[in-house]
Amino acid sequence: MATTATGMGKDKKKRVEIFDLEENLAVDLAKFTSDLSDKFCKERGAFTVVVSGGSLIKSLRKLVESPYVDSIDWSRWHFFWVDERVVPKHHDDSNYKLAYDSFLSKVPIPPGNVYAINESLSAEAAADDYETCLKHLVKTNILRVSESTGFPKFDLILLGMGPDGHVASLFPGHGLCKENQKWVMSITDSPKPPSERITFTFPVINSSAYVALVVCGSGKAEAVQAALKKTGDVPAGSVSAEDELVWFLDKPACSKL
Ligand SMILES: O=C1O[C@H](COP(=O)(O)O)[C@@H](O)[C@H](O)[C@H]1O
Repeated sequence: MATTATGMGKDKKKRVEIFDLEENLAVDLAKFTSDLSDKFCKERGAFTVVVSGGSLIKSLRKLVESPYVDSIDWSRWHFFWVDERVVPKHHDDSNYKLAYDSFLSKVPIPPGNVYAINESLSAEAAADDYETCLKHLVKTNILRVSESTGFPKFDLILLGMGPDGHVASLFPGHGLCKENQKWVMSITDSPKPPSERITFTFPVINSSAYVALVVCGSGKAEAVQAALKKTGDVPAGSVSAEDELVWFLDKPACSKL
Protein backbone atom coordinates (compact mmCIF):
# COMPACT_ATOMS: atom_id res chain seq x y z
CA MET A 1 0.00 0.00 0.00
CA ALA A 2 1.44 3.39 -1.02
CA THR A 3 0.54 6.89 0.14
CA THR A 4 1.28 9.89 -2.02
CA ALA A 5 2.48 12.57 0.38
CA THR A 6 1.30 16.13 0.07
CA GLY A 7 2.66 19.32 1.63
CA MET A 8 6.18 18.65 0.36
CA GLY A 9 6.40 21.91 -1.56
CA LYS A 10 4.70 23.18 -4.70
CA ASP A 11 6.96 21.48 -7.20
CA LYS A 12 4.63 19.82 -9.71
CA LYS A 13 7.52 17.75 -11.02
CA LYS A 14 8.07 16.08 -7.64
CA ARG A 15 6.11 13.20 -6.13
CA VAL A 16 6.70 11.45 -2.80
CA GLU A 17 5.48 7.85 -2.48
CA ILE A 18 5.49 6.24 0.96
CA PHE A 19 5.21 2.45 1.35
CA ASP A 20 4.27 0.41 4.41
CA LEU A 21 6.81 -2.21 3.43
CA GLU A 22 10.02 -2.19 1.40
CA GLU A 23 8.57 -5.21 -0.44
CA ASN A 24 5.72 -3.04 -1.78
CA LEU A 25 8.18 -0.29 -2.68
CA ALA A 26 10.16 -2.79 -4.76
CA VAL A 27 6.98 -3.90 -6.58
CA ASP A 28 6.03 -0.31 -7.42
CA LEU A 29 9.57 0.64 -8.44
CA ALA A 30 9.64 -2.25 -10.90
CA LYS A 31 6.35 -1.14 -12.48
CA PHE A 32 7.54 2.49 -12.63
CA THR A 33 10.76 1.43 -14.38
CA SER A 34 9.03 -1.00 -16.73
CA ASP A 35 6.42 1.61 -17.75
CA LEU A 36 9.19 4.10 -18.57
CA SER A 37 11.07 1.43 -20.48
CA ASP A 38 7.94 0.77 -22.62
CA LYS A 39 7.39 4.50 -23.16
CA PHE A 40 10.94 5.33 -24.26
CA CYS A 41 11.45 2.15 -26.31
CA LYS A 42 8.27 3.05 -28.21
CA GLU A 43 9.10 6.76 -28.54
CA ARG A 44 12.79 6.59 -29.36
CA GLY A 45 13.80 2.95 -29.74
CA ALA A 46 16.16 3.08 -26.75
CA PHE A 47 16.03 3.40 -22.98
CA THR A 48 18.98 5.01 -21.19
CA VAL A 49 19.02 3.94 -17.53
CA VAL A 50 21.47 4.98 -14.84
CA VAL A 51 21.86 3.29 -11.45
CA SER A 52 23.69 4.09 -8.25
CA GLY A 53 25.33 1.48 -6.08
CA GLY A 54 24.33 0.68 -2.52
CA SER A 55 20.93 -0.45 -1.32
CA LEU A 56 19.14 0.71 -4.49
CA ILE A 57 20.22 -2.42 -6.33
CA LYS A 58 18.36 -4.71 -3.92
CA SER A 59 15.21 -2.62 -4.40
CA LEU A 60 15.38 -3.35 -8.16
CA ARG A 61 15.01 -7.12 -7.57
CA LYS A 62 11.40 -7.36 -8.86
CA LEU A 63 12.53 -6.28 -12.33
CA VAL A 64 14.42 -9.53 -12.78
CA GLU A 65 11.35 -11.58 -11.86
CA SER A 66 8.13 -12.40 -13.72
CA PRO A 67 6.37 -10.61 -15.42
CA TYR A 68 9.03 -7.95 -16.10
CA VAL A 69 11.96 -10.20 -16.86
CA ASP A 70 10.02 -11.52 -19.89
CA SER A 71 8.06 -8.41 -20.89
CA ILE A 72 10.77 -5.72 -20.93
CA ASP A 73 12.64 -5.20 -24.21
CA TRP A 74 16.10 -5.50 -22.65
CA SER A 75 17.77 -5.31 -26.07
CA ARG A 76 17.01 -1.58 -26.14
CA TRP A 77 18.40 -0.81 -22.69
CA HIS A 78 21.60 1.22 -22.31
CA PHE A 79 22.93 0.86 -18.76
CA PHE A 80 25.13 3.38 -16.89
CA TRP A 81 26.38 4.14 -13.38
CA VAL A 82 25.81 7.50 -11.69
CA ASP A 83 28.94 6.86 -9.64
CA GLU A 84 31.61 4.22 -9.39
CA ARG A 85 34.48 3.39 -7.09
CA VAL A 86 37.90 3.12 -8.80
CA VAL A 87 38.50 -0.53 -7.90
CA PRO A 88 38.70 -3.69 -10.03
CA LYS A 89 35.35 -4.93 -11.36
CA HIS A 90 35.54 -8.10 -9.23
CA HIS A 91 36.18 -6.10 -6.02
CA ASP A 92 33.46 -6.14 -3.35
CA ASP A 93 33.39 -2.31 -3.37
CA SER A 94 32.65 -2.17 -7.09
CA ASN A 95 29.24 -0.77 -8.03
CA TYR A 96 29.59 -2.69 -11.32
CA LYS A 97 29.96 -5.98 -9.42
CA LEU A 98 26.97 -5.17 -7.23
CA ALA A 99 24.75 -4.49 -10.24
CA TYR A 100 26.17 -7.41 -12.23
CA ASP A 101 25.66 -10.01 -9.50
CA SER A 102 22.04 -9.25 -8.73
CA PHE A 103 20.74 -7.55 -11.88
CA LEU A 104 22.80 -7.55 -15.07
CA SER A 105 23.64 -11.27 -14.92
CA LYS A 106 19.89 -12.04 -14.91
CA VAL A 107 18.68 -10.01 -17.90
CA PRO A 108 19.67 -10.01 -21.60
CA ILE A 109 20.97 -6.45 -21.96
CA PRO A 110 23.53 -6.59 -24.82
CA PRO A 111 27.02 -6.41 -23.24
CA GLY A 112 27.89 -3.54 -25.62
CA ASN A 113 25.10 -1.49 -24.04
CA VAL A 114 26.56 -1.75 -20.53
CA TYR A 115 28.86 1.21 -19.89
CA ALA A 116 31.23 0.36 -17.05
CA ILE A 117 34.11 2.68 -16.16
CA ASN A 118 37.69 1.89 -17.18
CA GLU A 119 39.01 1.15 -13.72
CA SER A 120 42.57 0.62 -14.94
CA LEU A 121 42.89 4.43 -15.23
CA SER A 122 43.42 6.98 -12.46
CA ALA A 123 40.22 8.44 -11.01
CA GLU A 124 40.69 11.66 -13.00
CA ALA A 125 41.35 9.84 -16.28
CA ALA A 126 38.47 7.42 -15.66
CA ALA A 127 36.08 10.37 -15.20
CA ASP A 128 37.31 12.00 -18.44
CA ASP A 129 37.04 8.66 -20.23
CA TYR A 130 33.43 8.16 -19.04
CA GLU A 131 32.52 11.71 -20.11
CA THR A 132 34.06 11.05 -23.56
CA CYS A 133 31.97 7.87 -23.79
CA LEU A 134 28.79 9.84 -23.01
CA LYS A 135 29.68 12.46 -25.64
CA HIS A 136 30.11 9.71 -28.24
CA LEU A 137 26.66 8.33 -27.33
CA VAL A 138 25.19 11.80 -27.82
CA LYS A 139 26.74 11.92 -31.33
CA THR A 140 25.22 8.54 -32.16
CA ASN A 141 21.80 9.64 -30.84
CA ILE A 142 21.61 6.99 -28.14
CA LEU A 143 21.79 9.67 -25.51
CA ARG A 144 19.76 12.86 -25.79
CA VAL A 145 20.81 16.34 -24.72
CA SER A 146 18.56 18.56 -22.64
CA GLU A 147 17.35 21.54 -24.70
CA SER A 148 17.26 23.70 -21.59
CA THR A 149 20.62 22.84 -20.00
CA GLY A 150 22.84 21.39 -22.77
CA PHE A 151 23.73 18.49 -20.46
CA PRO A 152 22.99 14.86 -21.36
CA LYS A 153 19.39 13.87 -20.74
CA PHE A 154 19.08 10.30 -19.53
CA ASP A 155 15.63 8.71 -19.64
CA LEU A 156 15.80 7.49 -16.04
CA ILE A 157 18.29 7.86 -13.20
CA LEU A 158 17.74 5.52 -10.22
CA LEU A 159 19.42 6.88 -7.10
CA GLY A 160 19.94 5.76 -3.53
CA MET A 161 20.86 8.11 -0.70
CA GLY A 162 23.34 7.66 2.15
CA PRO A 163 22.49 8.38 5.81
CA ASP A 164 24.33 11.73 5.46
CA GLY A 165 22.11 12.66 2.50
CA HIS A 166 24.73 12.04 -0.20
CA VAL A 167 23.62 10.96 -3.65
CA ALA A 168 25.95 9.46 -6.27
CA SER A 169 29.38 10.46 -4.84
CA LEU A 170 28.23 14.01 -4.09
CA PHE A 171 28.78 14.40 -0.34
CA PRO A 172 27.53 17.16 2.01
CA GLY A 173 29.79 20.21 1.96
CA HIS A 174 32.05 18.86 -0.81
CA GLY A 175 33.02 21.27 -3.60
CA LEU A 176 31.91 18.74 -6.25
CA CYS A 177 28.31 19.55 -5.39
CA LYS A 178 28.84 22.96 -7.02
CA GLU A 179 30.40 21.73 -10.28
CA ASN A 180 28.44 23.23 -13.15
CA GLN A 181 30.52 22.58 -16.29
CA LYS A 182 31.75 18.99 -16.32
CA TRP A 183 29.51 15.95 -16.85
CA VAL A 184 31.61 13.46 -14.89
CA MET A 185 34.11 14.28 -12.14
CA SER A 186 36.62 12.36 -10.05
CA ILE A 187 36.84 12.48 -6.27
CA THR A 188 39.90 11.27 -4.37
CA ASP A 189 38.83 12.30 -0.86
CA SER A 190 35.46 10.60 -0.52
CA PRO A 191 34.44 10.66 3.16
CA LYS A 192 32.93 7.21 2.63
CA PRO A 193 35.50 4.59 1.56
CA PRO A 194 36.82 3.84 -0.95
CA SER A 195 38.21 7.35 -1.36
CA GLU A 196 38.73 7.26 -5.15
CA ARG A 197 35.57 7.45 -7.21
CA ILE A 198 33.95 9.05 -10.23
CA THR A 199 30.53 10.67 -10.19
CA PHE A 200 27.98 12.39 -12.41
CA THR A 201 27.60 16.05 -11.51
CA PHE A 202 24.35 17.68 -10.40
CA PRO A 203 23.62 19.31 -13.79
CA VAL A 204 23.65 15.84 -15.38
CA ILE A 205 21.48 14.25 -12.69
CA ASN A 206 19.01 17.13 -12.80
CA SER A 207 18.77 17.10 -16.62
CA SER A 208 17.42 13.54 -16.55
CA ALA A 209 13.85 13.11 -17.80
CA TYR A 210 12.91 10.99 -14.77
CA VAL A 211 14.71 10.46 -11.46
CA ALA A 212 13.74 7.94 -8.77
CA LEU A 213 15.24 8.53 -5.33
CA VAL A 214 14.86 5.30 -3.37
CA VAL A 215 15.40 5.46 0.39
CA CYS A 216 14.64 2.88 3.08
CA GLY A 217 15.32 2.55 6.79
CA SER A 218 15.16 4.70 9.90
CA GLY A 219 18.89 5.47 9.70
CA LYS A 220 18.11 7.79 6.78
CA ALA A 221 15.05 9.51 8.31
CA GLU A 222 16.89 12.68 9.33
CA ALA A 223 18.44 13.15 5.89
CA VAL A 224 15.05 12.53 4.24
CA GLN A 225 13.51 15.18 6.50
CA ALA A 226 16.29 17.69 5.73
CA ALA A 227 16.05 17.04 1.99
CA LEU A 228 12.28 17.24 1.69
CA LYS A 229 11.66 20.05 4.15
CA LYS A 230 14.72 21.95 2.85
CA THR A 231 15.98 22.42 6.39
CA GLY A 232 19.56 21.30 5.98
CA ASP A 233 22.44 21.15 3.56
CA VAL A 234 21.96 17.64 2.20
CA PRO A 235 22.82 16.88 -1.44
CA ALA A 236 19.64 14.81 -1.91
CA GLY A 237 17.65 18.03 -1.43
CA SER A 238 19.23 19.43 -4.61
CA VAL A 239 18.03 16.59 -6.87
CA SER A 240 15.41 17.41 -9.49
CA ALA A 241 14.33 16.08 -12.88
CA GLU A 242 13.15 17.65 -16.14
CA ASP A 243 9.92 15.61 -16.26
CA GLU A 244 9.44 14.01 -12.84
CA LEU A 245 11.34 13.26 -9.64
CA VAL A 246 9.76 10.50 -7.56
CA TRP A 247 10.87 9.77 -4.00
CA PHE A 248 10.24 6.11 -3.10
CA LEU A 249 10.30 5.88 0.71
CA ASP A 250 9.44 3.19 3.21
CA LYS A 251 7.72 4.10 6.49
CA PRO A 252 10.90 4.09 8.67
CA ALA A 253 12.67 6.44 6.21
CA CYS A 254 9.91 9.04 6.59
CA SER A 255 9.45 8.67 10.34
CA LYS A 256 10.69 12.26 10.88
CA LEU A 257 8.47 13.90 8.29
O1 LIG B 1 28.79 5.03 -1.65
C1 LIG B 1 27.66 5.00 -2.14
O2 LIG B 1 26.59 5.20 -1.32
C2 LIG B 1 25.31 5.60 -1.82
C3 LIG B 1 24.29 5.21 -0.77
O3 LIG B 1 24.39 3.84 -0.48
P1 LIG B 1 23.34 3.09 0.45
O4 LIG B 1 23.88 1.68 0.60
O5 LIG B 1 23.32 3.83 1.78
O6 LIG B 1 22.02 3.11 -0.24
C4 LIG B 1 25.05 5.01 -3.20
O7 LIG B 1 23.85 5.53 -3.72
C5 LIG B 1 26.24 5.31 -4.10
O8 LIG B 1 26.01 4.86 -5.41
C6 LIG B 1 27.44 4.61 -3.53
O9 LIG B 1 28.61 4.76 -4.32
